[in-house]
Parts: sequence; C-alpha cells; structure tokens
Amino acid sequence: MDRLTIIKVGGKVVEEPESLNMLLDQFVKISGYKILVHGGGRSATQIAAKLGIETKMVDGRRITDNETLEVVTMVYGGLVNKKIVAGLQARGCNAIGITGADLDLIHAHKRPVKDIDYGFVGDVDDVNSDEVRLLINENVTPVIAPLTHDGKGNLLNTNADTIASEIATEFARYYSVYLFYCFEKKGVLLDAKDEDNIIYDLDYDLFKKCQSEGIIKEGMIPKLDNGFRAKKSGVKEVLITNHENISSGRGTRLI
Ligand SMILES: Nc1ncnc2c1ncn2[C@@H]1O[C@H](COP(=O)(O)OP(=O)(O)O)[C@@H](O)[C@H]1O
Ligand SMILES: CC(=O)N[C@@H](CCC(=O)OP(=O)(O)O)C(=O)O
Repeated sequence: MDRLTIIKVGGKVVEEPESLNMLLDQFVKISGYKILVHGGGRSATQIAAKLGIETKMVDGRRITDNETLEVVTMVYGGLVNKKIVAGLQARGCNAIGITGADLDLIHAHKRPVKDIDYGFVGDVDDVNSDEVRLLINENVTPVIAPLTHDGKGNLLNTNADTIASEIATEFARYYSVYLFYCFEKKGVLLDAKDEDNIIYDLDYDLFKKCQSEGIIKEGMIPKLDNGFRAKKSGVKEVLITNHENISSGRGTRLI
C-alpha cells in the first residue's frame, strides 16, 4: 500500500504566522501522499469576541448556537483554510481546501441533547473517501476544515482531532496511514513544567494511569482517545509532536 501522511494542526500553531509557516515548510517536504487537517478554535474565539459573541466551551467542545455556527463556518471553512491553502501554493504544493460537506466527505448528526445542549456540534457517522482519493492520486493535497454536514443541508462543527482520526481510519483501508497530531509542545509531557520531559512511547494503560494522576489532562485527553482509536482501527503510526519535529519523527508515539 502507498504511504499517506495525515497531519493535524491546531491551537496556537495555526494562529501564529511564524509557527504556521514553520509547519508548512516541513509539511511540503513530506514525501508521498498527504492530507492536512486543521483546527482553529482559538481564531474562532477571537473573531467571535470581536463580533460581540461570547464563547462557551464544555469538556473542550464549543457550544455552537446559530451565530457561533456562522462564525466557525467563516473562520474554519474560509479564513484559516484558505490561508493554509495559499501558504501551500506558495511552496509549490497543489492544495485544495475543503470541509466535510465538500465532495460529501464527512456525514455527521447533531449531537443529541443529554445534560448539555451543544447546539450544532456534529458526531461523525461516516467518511466517504471516494472522490478525495481520486484527488490524492492526482497529487492534489486536501486541506480539511473541521466542519461536517448532516445530508439535510446543515453544516455542523466537529472537533478537528476527531476529524483527523476518522479520516485516518477510513483512509487506512487504502493506504499505509501515518497520523501526526501537531501542537505547541514537543509531545505528551510527564511534567507540564519541563518541556523536555517527553513520554516517547505511550501505551493505553500508561495513558489512563497518567490521566488518573492528573499528568495528562484537558485537551490532551480527547486527543489521545482519538489517537488510540485510530491506532486500534488500522492506522500504522500515531505520533503526538510539534511543528518543528515532523521530519525527525521525535515526539510521543502511541504503542
Ligand atoms: N501531559 C501533557 N502533555 C502535554 N500537554 C498536555 C498534557 N496534559 C494536558 N496538556 C494540554 O493539552 C493541550 C493540547 O490539547 P488541545 O489544546 O486540545 O490541542 P490543540 O492545540 O490541538 O487544540 C496542551 O496545550 C496542554 O496544555
Ligand atoms: C465541536 C468543537 O469544539 N469544534 C472545535 C473545532 C476546531 C478545533 O478543533 O480547533 P483546535 O484543533 O484548534 O482546537 C471548536 O470549535 O473549537
């Protein structure tokens, strides 16, 4: 099977031009087929604030009312996505920016209301890779924004780490998939205050132990849940790393 590298980039890295440029420099050097999945939660929060819209997050997920859905559609599907595409074109990489609605890529349903009403947040039902695979095989690089659709005309907001693991799992049926989660730290840390104290090999039991001891917390928990799910579903390698270490492969490897 051909190799396909999927890079997920989010948080601070997409927000700051310097780190985004560094990531794109590394991304274009990756050989073989590739996909870039991006987040942009911090940019959405900033633009919402400028528009006088308050942001509410529960367990790392954005409560997405009508107004917020408009903001995230503009920010993820427009601003962030097209900035990345232009950056890749400038580096000679022929990219196409899409959401989960384009080419019918990702079907989702609105998260059912239990204790919390998340609004227009989508839980993924299935990924249809047929058309995107045609593009990839023509050496076009998809840049995927964290928006999905319900097939009834509604866009939904879906966490970018989840999009990356769902895409990786589907594409693992056709390619040898390497999934990299890039964020601002060098990997999963044993000590939040020591940036170099990286857990190089992380298995599920150690993850749960570190979680129970409060060493792994916040956004890292859903990131790792997504990563382990992808690993279990046939993705060859899952690495949690930063934008500077993509080529060296240093960081936390899920085993
Ligand atoms: N043990 C840990 N090692 C590294 N980061 C951790 C750890 N525990 C919690 N975190 C937090 O997880 C965050 C990454 O999750 P998140 O903010 O969702 O990522 P993203 O940058 O992709 O949006 C880091 O910014 C960090 O503050
Ligand atoms: C439902 C939900 O929470 N969606 C996320 C999608 C963006 C994202 O995941 O961005 P990062 O990777 O930069 O965190 C949000 O709106 O924040």
